[in-house]
Amino acid sequence: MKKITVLPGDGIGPEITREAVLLIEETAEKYGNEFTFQYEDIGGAAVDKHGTPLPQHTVDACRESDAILLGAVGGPKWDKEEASRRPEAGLLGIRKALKLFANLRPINVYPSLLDSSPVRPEIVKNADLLIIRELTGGLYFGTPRERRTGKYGTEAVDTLYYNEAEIERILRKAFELSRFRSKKVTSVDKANVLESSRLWRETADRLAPEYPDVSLEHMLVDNAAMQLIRDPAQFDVMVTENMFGDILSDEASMITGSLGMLPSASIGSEGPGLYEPVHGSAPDIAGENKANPLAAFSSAAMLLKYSFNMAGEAAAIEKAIKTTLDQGYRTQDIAGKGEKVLSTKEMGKAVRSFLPEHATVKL
Ligand SMILES: NC(=O)C1=CN([C@@H]2O[C@H](COP(=O)(O)OP(=O)(O)OC[C@H]3O[C@@H](n4cnc5c(N)ncnc54)[C@H](O)[C@@H]3O)[C@@H](O)[C@H]2O)C=CC1
Ligand SMILES: CC(C)CC(=O)C(=O)O
Ligand SMILES: [Mg+2]
Repeated sequence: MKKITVLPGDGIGPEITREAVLLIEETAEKYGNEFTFQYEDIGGAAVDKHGTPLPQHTVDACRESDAILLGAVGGPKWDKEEASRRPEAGLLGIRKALKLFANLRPINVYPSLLDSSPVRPEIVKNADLLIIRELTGGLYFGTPRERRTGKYGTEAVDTLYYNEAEIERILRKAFELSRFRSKKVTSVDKANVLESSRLWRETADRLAPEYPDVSLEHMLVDNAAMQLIRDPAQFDVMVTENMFGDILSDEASMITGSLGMLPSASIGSEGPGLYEPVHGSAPDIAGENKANPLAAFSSAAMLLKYSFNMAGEAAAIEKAIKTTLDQGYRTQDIAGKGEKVLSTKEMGKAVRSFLPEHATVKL
């Protein structure tokens, strides 16, 4: 039996993971699979219960599972905690502990949501890209990373560090995955300013001849931020370092209509993958049964596909999401003027009801 560790986390995390688990259970019943779910604490919830955002028990449970489903962490309640006790440290910690260096963030546009995007429909309609974000290096992990007293009083330092091996493995992942898509890789950096970006660019150029069927282009991150809105359809695979990928993917979510639509898969070379929406804990709507659960649902689909090789079941979930949207069901973040707004739970129920009878890979 496949074991899934569920880390609901904080804010809307528990609300959306609850619906995602119900959806996975429904696919299990419908298509004849068996899963067990083990719940563990992470983030602010873990700080409150155990005094740390990432208890050892949570790490052990994740290591012993076949896949991990995470909600989100963080919230104003813990914003004054010292760095090591912040909820976000729990998320960074589990990514590092499981060596999940590649974060895949697909940007899929559902035709019935073309009008939900703040970008014009004719610009977003052909967009279909995969952002590959390096996840265990860069500014979020480099040391020193601290507050200290210096010559000018209090100062703070973060370090943007990458070694060649870290850059090479994420770039190889991008080249390899692009072979399942349009064989075009855009590597995003800030090589006009940053030394780490120059190493990144040189590494990409060194590897490119090993992938002669894939075209490689370089783009500076400030331009990339603009091009994503001007003409998102020009991109296929975009690969970039940790912080650039974090920021660009939230921006890219607007192509789909809402941050509540974007799923992600975090994978390493071995061991379980971790699947989570791109969004955070949304404290402004937490506890109100308002959150869009679709990012969590697509993350669940990625879990079934990548960790359990269940491409048919994953396609069934994606098809159910599409049908739900085609039928006009909307949560508040994607609803147009006058459209009926569903709660998180109602949206979950609708998607479950539209699961096709048979799980096949054809969408
Ligand atoms: N992976 C994670 O666990 C992440 C955690 N965070 C944490 O989340 C907390 C809040 O951060 P914010 O900057 O507000 O980012 P956020 O992503 O939580 O929310 C940004 C905006 O998007 C909306 N939103 C997000 N997800 C939604 C959904 N599923 N349905 C409808 N609307 C949705 C929110 O209501 C809010 O207006 C912070 O503590 C932050 O550190 C932020 C990003 C990622
Ligand atoms: C909360 C941060 C640790 C990460 C983040 O914003 C993300 O992974 O998208
Ligand atoms: Mg983010």
